[in-house]
Amino acid sequence: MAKVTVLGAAGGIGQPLSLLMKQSHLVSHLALYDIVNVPGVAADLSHIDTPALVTGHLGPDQLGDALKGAQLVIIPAGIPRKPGMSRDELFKVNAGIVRDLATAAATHCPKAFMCIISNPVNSTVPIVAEVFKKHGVYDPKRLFGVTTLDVVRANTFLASVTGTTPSNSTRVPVVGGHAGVTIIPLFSRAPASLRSQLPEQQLKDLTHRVQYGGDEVVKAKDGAGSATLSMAFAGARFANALLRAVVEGASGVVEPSFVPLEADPLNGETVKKDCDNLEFFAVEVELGAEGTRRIHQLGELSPYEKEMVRNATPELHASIKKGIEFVAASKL
Ligand SMILES: NC(=O)C1=CN([C@@H]2O[C@H](COP(=O)(O)OP(=O)(O)OC[C@H]3O[C@@H](n4cnc5c(N)ncnc54)[C@H](O)[C@@H]3O)[C@@H](O)[C@H]2O)C=CC1
Ligand SMILES: O=C([O-])CC(=O)C(=O)O
Repeated sequence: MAKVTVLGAAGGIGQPLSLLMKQSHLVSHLALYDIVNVPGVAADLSHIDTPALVTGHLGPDQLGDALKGAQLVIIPAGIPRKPGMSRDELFKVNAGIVRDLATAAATHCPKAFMCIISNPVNSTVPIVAEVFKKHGVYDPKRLFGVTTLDVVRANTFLASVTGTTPSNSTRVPVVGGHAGVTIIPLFSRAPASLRSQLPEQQLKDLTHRVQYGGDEVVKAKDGAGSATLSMAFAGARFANALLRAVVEGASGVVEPSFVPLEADPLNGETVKKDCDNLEFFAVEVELGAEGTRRIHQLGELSPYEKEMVRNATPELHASIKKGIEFVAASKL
């Protein structure tokens, strides 16, 4: 069992994610940190009769205690979008939040597996990498941008157009990044029986819906934030998969994630060749006791999917560079 720390635990994602992690039999201690409201969230969750001990930690003075001994750190701290905003517009607030939380993690739990939810993921993950590098504790196998929601959406939307029951076993891989055109669902990998039901226009519509699924929720919430409940579900799915691999030694656990491609030098190099030499890319990742065990190659892509990869790389290069430069310009 593991100590899991949630940073931003009182938020729209943080609360339901903490509830789901409290139900995990792989968690011995759930440490909840936020700058507001977290004592109440912790008191509430602590009454649930599952094994995990729940502790609440409020404000920077208590951040160290939240992180000490953590094996897994999940970060949903930061502001969400309002209608009309891009994820990149969150950078000016969230980059500093993620940098400071990563600094604390590099200091108090340098070997923890880091799962980053805060947007823009395409920049916040490179920020965490650079902070850990500056502290001399970087292990690319232990850093993950959580893109599971894109896969959850791809599976759900595919089921809705094919009139089937949604199931994680259909496993449509989603590669690239986590913003608009950088989200690349590979419907060519869907089971043949479903794929054959997708005429070209429907495939394009479905792809667009996955790429802009986040906007659909932002619009429906009408100023009250972005996806929280489906994100909590996706975040817990990813965290539990990682815990199964790390704590239980389960093999063959594969999840999507936006990761540093150097985490698997062999297959990472092959992916890099396919994506214009990007340092980070969302791929299917086989998880193991040390984190990333193996990155799945992109394999054979359809011409439409190849075009999507080409269209995604300029934005990904810019977002990654922005995160790296932000840390370089920060006094740490
Ligand atoms: N990776 C993904 O697929 C998704 C990412 N997101 C992102 O997750 C983030 C959080 O979204 P919500 O939970 O809806 O926002 P929210 O505003 O409801 O919650 C954010 C929480 O972070 C806390 N916080 C702010 N600064 C902090 C700091 N320095 N230390 C610790 N906690 C701090 C706030 O007090 C608040 O409780 C946003 O950036 C959003 O864009 C949202 C959905 C999907
Ligand atoms: O759309 C947003 O801002 C939140 C998010 O990342 C998602 O729902 O995929």
